[in-house]
This record gives sequence, C-alpha cells and structure tokens, in this order.
Amino acid sequence: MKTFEDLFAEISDRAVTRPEGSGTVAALDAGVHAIGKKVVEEAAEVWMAAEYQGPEELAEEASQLLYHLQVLLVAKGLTLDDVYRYL
Ligand SMILES: N=c1c2ncn([C@@H]3O[C@H](COP(=O)(O)OP(=O)(O)OP(=O)(O)O)[C@@H](O)[C@H]3O)c2ncn1[C@@H]1O[C@H](COP(=O)(O)O)[C@@H](O)[C@H]1O
Repeated sequence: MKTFEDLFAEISDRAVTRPEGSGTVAALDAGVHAIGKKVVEEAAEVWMAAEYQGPEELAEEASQLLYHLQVLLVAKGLTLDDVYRYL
C-alpha cells in the first residue's frame, strides 16, 4: 500500500520527469493559485464527508486532500522535512 511519503516521492518525481498525461504535471503547470483552490475544495469535501457520508467516502476525500496538499508543497519547492519540523 502506498504511504504518504511514497506519494510525495512520486509527485516530486513527476515534477522533474514530466511524463506525458500526468495529472500532477498539469496541476503544477496550472500554478499555485489553481492548486490552492483544489486544496480548499478538497478540504470542504472532507468536511462534508465527515458530516454527511460514510467512512469510505471520508477516507477517499482525505486521500485527495493529501494529494493536492502535497502537489502544493512540491509546487512551492518544499520537502516533507520542511513540514515535519513543525509537527
Ligand atoms: N492520489 C492521487 C490523486 N488524488 C486526487 N487526484 C486528482 O484529484 C481529482 C479529484 O478531484 P475531484 O474529486 O474534485 O474530482 P474532479 O472534480 O473530477 O477532478 P477535476 O475535474 O478537478 O480534475 C482527481 O481527478 C485527480 O485528478 C489525484 N491524482 C493523482 N494521484 C496519485 O498521484 C500519482 C501521480 O499521478 P499522475 O501525475 O496523474 O500520474 C499517482 O500515484 C496517482 O494515483
């Protein structure tokens, strides 16, 4: 099963290798403003899933929030260690 760190490594690799058809490359090219909007949108979907849907939907929305947050970090050139030092 893919971990949080595995996904970050994969997204970081996409930013460098820029494979054809990658949604991550498209998101990075769209820029920080667009990625930030996705973070907010997914956060709202997490909230709605927690209040009105089941655990499966919440888990799926949470995974999408984590993905878009990681894309934002990569877009800004941050590493996970930059974040972890505040945990
Ligand atoms: N984990 C994810 C992931 N989670 C969410 N998403 C994106 O977020 C979208 C979900 O957003 P929504 O629920 O709003 O769905 P949507 O409204 O249909 O999406 P959009 O119209 O906004 O694109 C998905 O369609 C994906 O574009 C993800 N895209 C990629 N990954 C993983 O990231 C890695 C790299 O992916 P690629 O760059 O596409 O190869 C792979 O391991 C993927 O599994």
